[in-house]
Amino acid sequence: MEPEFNRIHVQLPEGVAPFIHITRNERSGRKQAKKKEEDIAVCECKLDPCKTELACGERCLNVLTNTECTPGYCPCGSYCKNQRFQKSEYAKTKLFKTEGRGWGLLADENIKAGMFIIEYCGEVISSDEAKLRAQTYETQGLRDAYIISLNANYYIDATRKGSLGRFINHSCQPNCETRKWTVLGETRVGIFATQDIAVGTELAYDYNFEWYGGVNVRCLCGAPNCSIFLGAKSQGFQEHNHVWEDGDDRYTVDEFPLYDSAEDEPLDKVKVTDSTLPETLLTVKTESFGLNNNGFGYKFKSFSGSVSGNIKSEVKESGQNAIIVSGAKANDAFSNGLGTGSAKRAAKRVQNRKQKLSGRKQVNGKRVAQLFASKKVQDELIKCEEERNLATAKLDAVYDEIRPAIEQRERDSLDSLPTNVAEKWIEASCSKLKADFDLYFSVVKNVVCPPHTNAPNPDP
Ligand SMILES: C[S@@+](CC[C@H](N)C(=O)[O-])C[C@H]1O[C@@H](n2cnc3c(N)ncnc32)[C@H](O)[C@@H]1O
Repeated sequence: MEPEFNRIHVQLPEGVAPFIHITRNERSGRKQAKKKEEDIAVCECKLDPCKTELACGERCLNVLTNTECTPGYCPCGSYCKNQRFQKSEYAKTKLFKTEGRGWGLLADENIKAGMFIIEYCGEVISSDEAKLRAQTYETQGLRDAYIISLNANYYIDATRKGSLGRFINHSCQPNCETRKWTVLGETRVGIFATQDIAVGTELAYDYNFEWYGGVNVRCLCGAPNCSIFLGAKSQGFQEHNHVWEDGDDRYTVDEFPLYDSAEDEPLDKVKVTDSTLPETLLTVKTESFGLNNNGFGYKFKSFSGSVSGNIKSEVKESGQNAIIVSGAKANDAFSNGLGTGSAKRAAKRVQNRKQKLSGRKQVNGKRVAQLFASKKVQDELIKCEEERNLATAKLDAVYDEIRPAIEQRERDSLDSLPTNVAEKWIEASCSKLKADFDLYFSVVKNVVCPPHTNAPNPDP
């Protein structure tokens, strides 16, 4: 039974559907794990009695690893500033009615970049329960989705019980972000400002990592770089809708039910096939589609290989001493659990990983080499091709080697992979990228500058 003080009464504006307001996650049937004393992270801060306001600031070892200090153990005692989740030290916010996006939350004071705004509280449930609930809510016709991923195996459902964090809407140009913190041994999710936010501004974060199963909800954030659907950049969304790179055979989407969150009914259905997908969607809204912009992030589940800005944001999400893959994992878990036909898709995904790794859709260097008359160019391209094959094989082997660690991480619902495992993967991926680049560069160089034109001038 959860303590009563966790449930507080807040005055909600008229018209807000009732829910139980809580300031701490609730876990039915699962007791909070009691931390062993030796596992408690104690920082090395020294309290300066003249500057108590600086106690456990941004250089505190615990703050640096997104871990809150434990009362009774922190050297700064009651002056410790690193217990914001525990003390519900939220920014002042206010509910307001948006145009077409239901209720939203706005800043009721000026908020500084980096500030903790509010915790996303709700019921912590297993992925099976999340799947069940998502389906039930959908059949009940609930328009708004409040389930977000906590880690590979658990979700936070703020539908029936939650904090005001449940009202923060999505934006493709957000001013906040979610970050995971470890609080007394438990992972909790907070919303943090990514920029200075003026009083009266709507708070919004990118639902990037959260794939809400069911119908696709049209995004009404109005940002110039809008992705058109909520969670459209997430891997879960892309796999659910079979949206991948150009030329991928999964590019065929059958029925694409659209749902405008301003309405209660699905709006229209778009028939999308093959590479018409981006154009068809472009007619729905202007600006670039951008589905794949993030999809090629450095994610273990994606294997597309490019090193993008995702590393930064994912490390930020947990701050632990390891490369974090929570986004990829969270999305996978959602697409494994909450979408329909997920088992089949999961099996296909494993197969596709392998196919991707083996370079199924790559330029065939040997064949391209035959298009060049020069023997020198042919040899160069064949050499590049061989090196790329070696790099591909190595990447494949590394994947087989690290798979147990990935699976264990999912079993134990860990947010991070050991650094050495991640490093191995990064190294193999970089070698593969380099080999790809060398081959393409060689082709382009020899097309643009054939050997007779780029040969050095003989000495006069
Ligand atoms: C976590 S709730 C946010 C609060 C919600 N607006 C409410 O009134 O309770 C997420 C839901 O809000 C709506 N929503 C959030 N951001 C949106 C956006 N950019 N465009 C359209 N609908 C949005 C969608 O219905 C989504 O499922």
